[in-house]
Amino acid sequence: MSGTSAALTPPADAQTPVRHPDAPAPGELLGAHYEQCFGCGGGQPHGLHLEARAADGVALTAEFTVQPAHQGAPGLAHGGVLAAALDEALGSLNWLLRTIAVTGRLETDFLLPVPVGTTLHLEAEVTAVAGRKIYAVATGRVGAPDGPVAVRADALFVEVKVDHFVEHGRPAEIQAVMDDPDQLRRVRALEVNP
Ligand SMILES: CCCCCCCC/C=C\CCCCCCCC(=O)SCCNC(=O)CCNC(=O)[C@H](O)C(C)(C)COP(=O)(O)OP(=O)(O)OC[C@H]1O[C@@H](n2cnc3c(N)ncnc32)[C@H](O)[C@@H]1OP(=O)(O)O
Repeated sequence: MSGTSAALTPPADAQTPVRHPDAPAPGELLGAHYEQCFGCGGGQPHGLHLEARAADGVALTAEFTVQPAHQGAPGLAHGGVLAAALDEALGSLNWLLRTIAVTGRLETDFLLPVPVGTTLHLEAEVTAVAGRKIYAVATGRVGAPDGPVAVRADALFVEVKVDHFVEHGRPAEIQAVMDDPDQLRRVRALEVNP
């Protein structure tokens, strides 16, 4: 059973997404937006370490390999972890729009169980933009880029300013980012006018 709620259907006046002229070239590794991110950061031992690459258009591919720390049932990936992988792949589309956006809504279909050790091959694409609202879809295939679809998601991301994080994030982590030129450079690469 699958379907998309009305909240994820773009309005009639939605625009076709536009790849930012300074977006990473197709095939380029996008890198982590934050070292401590559970989805893409290298600094989280049990994180997903998702690696995303720009594709053509406003789309990307990404991979993550299910680790023992990601189990729900014995030997199988936790559904929330798989949703996190889809969320992270969708969030990485920010690099191609050069916009900072956060997940407003994420609807996930779990179609196949995903064993530990499996590499999930993800694809994510922006389908429409309406003001601050960014509509996107993602799929995760098991074993190979053309393997069977195990998970898929429809999502709405909402554009925010850097202030969103400064206002809501715990001060210690925000300050650590502000003190780290490398982290600030990553934020600037995401947003044209930070
Ligand atoms: C110097 C230090 C700097 C640090 C900088 C760090 C940079 C980091 C870089 C990159 C980060 C990327 C991270 C990616 C990680 C993967 C993605 C995630 O997991 S993100 C985390 C999970 N998501 C949240 O935590 C959002 C929590 N929610 C909110 O903050 C708000 O609800 C927010 C921003 C989503 C919307 O709040 P509003 O007050 O700004 O805007 P309103 O007016 O409510 O919504 C705007 C439009 O969107 C629709 N909308 C909002 N939420 C919706 C929903 N759930 N379903 C349907 N529509 C929704 C509304 O109906 C409205 O539409 P109409 O303009 O009226 O047509």
